[in-house]
Amino acid sequence: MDHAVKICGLSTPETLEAALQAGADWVGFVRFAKSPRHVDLSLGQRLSALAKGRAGRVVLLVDAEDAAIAEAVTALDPDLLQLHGHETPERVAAIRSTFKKPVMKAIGIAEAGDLAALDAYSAIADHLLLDAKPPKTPEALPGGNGLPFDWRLLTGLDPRLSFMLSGGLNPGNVAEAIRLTKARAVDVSSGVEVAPGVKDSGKIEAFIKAARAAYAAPVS
Ligand SMILES: O=C(O)c1ccccc1N[C@@H]1O[C@H](COP(=O)(O)O)[C@@H](O)[C@H]1O
Repeated sequence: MDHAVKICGLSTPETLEAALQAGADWVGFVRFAKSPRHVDLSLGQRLSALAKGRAGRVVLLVDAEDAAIAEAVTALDPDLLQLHGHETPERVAAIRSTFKKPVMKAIGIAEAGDLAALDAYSAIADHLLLDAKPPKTPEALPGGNGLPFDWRLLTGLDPRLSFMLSGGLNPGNVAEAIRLTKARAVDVSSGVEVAPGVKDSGKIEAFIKAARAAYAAPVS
């Protein structure tokens, strides 16, 4: 995951191709019906096949039952499962063992106390994703809300802890986010869109370019 860039919520061949051409390390496909980025199995399968061998393919799931995970795994053949709901450490372990796929667990951060969850998940999940905790409004999604959290909360973390950062990142703030948090990897969805669920190829390219430049810069 070192210096990796993930573009999530891709739902057209054109924007997927833009992400791949710009050098995305990971591309994400959302399997969550309430999201404007949700892809049905047939579209997900097509997009995932286009990305095979060119970037890691991530399927994002939210509190999914085994049957829903099974159909997504069969159709999309992902390289990584992103669990973005309230999955307990036991559930994460069970999904990992049942589906024989690496798992990235999203942990919502809003205050220092939320970092306690890192201990419980770091021994079980293959990767950790630190995302903004969703606002407590009825329309908020479990993620993909385009809202950042206070990155200063992460400055005391053990520098050996590897995590992917998300939540409100965009081409204009990703360099500062990397510099401040020392995140080994970054993930974006809303920040490369022109409307919810509508990705923009230019913004995708700009995001990847900005993240690459930040990772190439000397550490301060
Ligand atoms: O993108 C979605 O629609 C989504 C739905 C449900 C859970 C997570 C979702 N996306 C993930 O949320 C974070 C932050 O996204 P944003 O850049 O703030 O829009 C990111 O990890 C996405 O993968």
